[in-house]
Amino acid sequence: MINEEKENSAGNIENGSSKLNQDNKKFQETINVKSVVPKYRQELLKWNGWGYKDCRFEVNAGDVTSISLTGNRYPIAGKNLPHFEGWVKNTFNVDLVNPTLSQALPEEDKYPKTLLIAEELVRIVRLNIPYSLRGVDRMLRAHGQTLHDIFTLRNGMFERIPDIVLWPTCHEEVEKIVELANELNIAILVFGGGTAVSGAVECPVNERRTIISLDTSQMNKILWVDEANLVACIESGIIGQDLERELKALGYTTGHEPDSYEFSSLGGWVATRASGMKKNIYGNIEDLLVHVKMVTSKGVLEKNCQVPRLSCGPDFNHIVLGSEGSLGVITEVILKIRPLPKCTRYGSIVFPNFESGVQTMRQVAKWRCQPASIRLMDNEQFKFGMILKPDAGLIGSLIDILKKLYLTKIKGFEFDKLCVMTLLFEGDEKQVKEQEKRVYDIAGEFGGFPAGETNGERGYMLTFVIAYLRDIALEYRIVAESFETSVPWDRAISLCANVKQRIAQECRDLSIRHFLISCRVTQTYDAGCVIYFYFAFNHGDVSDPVATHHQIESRARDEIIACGGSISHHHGVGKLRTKWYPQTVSEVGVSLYNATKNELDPKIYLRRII
Ligand SMILES: Cc1cc2nc3c(=O)[nH]c(=O)nc-3n(C[C@H](O)[C@H](O)[C@H](O)COP(=O)(O)OP(=O)(O)OC[C@H]3O[C@@H](n4cnc5c(N)ncnc54)[C@H](O)[C@@H]3O)c2cc1C
Repeated sequence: MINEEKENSAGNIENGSSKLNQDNKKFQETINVKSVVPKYRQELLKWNGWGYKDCRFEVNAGDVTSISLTGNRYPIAGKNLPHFEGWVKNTFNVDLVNPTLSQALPEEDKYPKTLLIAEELVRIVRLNIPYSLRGVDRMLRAHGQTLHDIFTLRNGMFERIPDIVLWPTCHEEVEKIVELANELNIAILVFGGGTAVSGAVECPVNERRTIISLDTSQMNKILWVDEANLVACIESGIIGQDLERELKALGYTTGHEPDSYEFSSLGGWVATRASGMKKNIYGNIEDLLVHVKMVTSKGVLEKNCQVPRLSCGPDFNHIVLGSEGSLGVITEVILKIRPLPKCTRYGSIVFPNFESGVQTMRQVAKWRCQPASIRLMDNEQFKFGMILKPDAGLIGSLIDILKKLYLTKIKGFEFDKLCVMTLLFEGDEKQVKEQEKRVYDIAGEFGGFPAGETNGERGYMLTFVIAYLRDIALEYRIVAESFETSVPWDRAISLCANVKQRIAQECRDLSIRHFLISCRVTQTYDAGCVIYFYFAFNHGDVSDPVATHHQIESRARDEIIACGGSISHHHGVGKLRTKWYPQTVSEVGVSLYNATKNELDPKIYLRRII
């Protein structure tokens, strides 16, 4: 036998051969996934806001004005939230009366006309790929979820929207679209789940060429699951909740859970270098990604092997990761999968102040004992979480009062300073117990003490619900947006304080009196952490509230960078943050990016970062 090669009964060469034997792997067949989100998204999702149409906060006028979440998709749905009104009044000086409602969905003749010319349409139709020229379908793919996007949908119209929407169903159809676009000088914007908060999918106003919106949603099969190597090959248009549901039925998970995972797509995650809340166990998208196929104007970029690591650089996976649709269309991804955890448990810890919470996180990261997720809310967010508590009844209210008394009178915590950490543990029972012990012990050293499983679970549930609040805020003249950054540990606390101060100063300068700036630490690493800010204000008489919000956020980003923070940890650059791209990657970095762009996409069909 030469080179240790031996033939098996099926005639395949097992070892030392270039022919890969896959008989010993257990492959699941292709799964045709029926997505929760239909092809015409507006049938299920809001056309002018976040999430499901049947889920929205509404005001219930009565003896006590309260709000509640409609529908039955989230645990707090249908429950009265009686503390909301008082908090809104205190924080924003807003009464929940006389809402400013959104305009109705525009009639077909109100959308910008398509620039598609007859010859282009004929050629596109010949591709035999489903398409739409309807204004509503084009408009719904002209935006993501920024404040600017949603404000425009509610009150006006985008100046430029795609001229046609195409729904390819596989890699080969994407190749055909890109080839045709190349030939006819047509621009392509790739649309995944449309949850971007970076302006990435907006059409450049001055683009006079025809723009195709390439919607990946119908390209959502799980092509195979390889149980021997714990990887799965998946088409890029699949959305998170569909992927996790299908894998769960087989006993697996990717463990990738960004807060948008109900609606965001695999291709979008790769294109934006997304981060999931359970990254401590499963890794960020770049850690999960084993192999990726991207269709470029020059052909398909992919590696011709599927190995766990390769000493052959530069690593072209990292050309694809974070490319934000500017270099090509991601069509298929091989991701790592893991068996479902045997035990999942939530937890929470109360700290006397933000600093002690951050110190705890730092120690937890130092000793690498992070549970699947660990997050720290500042005092403003803690209070905000409280006002989202349903009516607890007499007994419940009494218990809440006793808890507050215990914290303030016995523990000596100041109600206006205390902070809460939420925790999510995963593993087997023994591992979870060990993790709990280590984390609670460390927290104890910094004055924190456990505050129960229910508070922890509620914290994670609220993450999904909070996204719905901006829509009701807009009805009452409050503009709101979140932004995030990553920062070394030793600068984390000062960055939070300085950004808050800077925003307060900017608001004062602009005579904005009623605003909220709040933050939480959402991820930990060996060398630093991630800070996520919420900033909202009552725009009262401000003539252009979106531009004003953008201006203040932009100054906050300058402050972040001055404090050693980054342009973005996971939201990406998009069009909103291009200003800081050169200083982030250096002049040489910009020219390297541009050279790559010119090489892979010489006629600049897809958008560019800078
Ligand atoms: C409420 C909310 C919570 C969020 N939470 C998180 C979070 O926890 N973690 C996180 O990382 N992000 C988060 N985000 C941001 C957003 O969800 C992510 O950036 C996500 O990865 C975008 O995926 P998508 O499918 O929606 O992409 P889209 O919005 O459709 O597109 C985003 C960018 O990716 C490009 N793109 C999409 N698909 C492809 C493809 N197949 N090939 C090439 N380019 C493509 C687009 O052209 C665009 O540039 C959140 C957003 C919201 C609104």
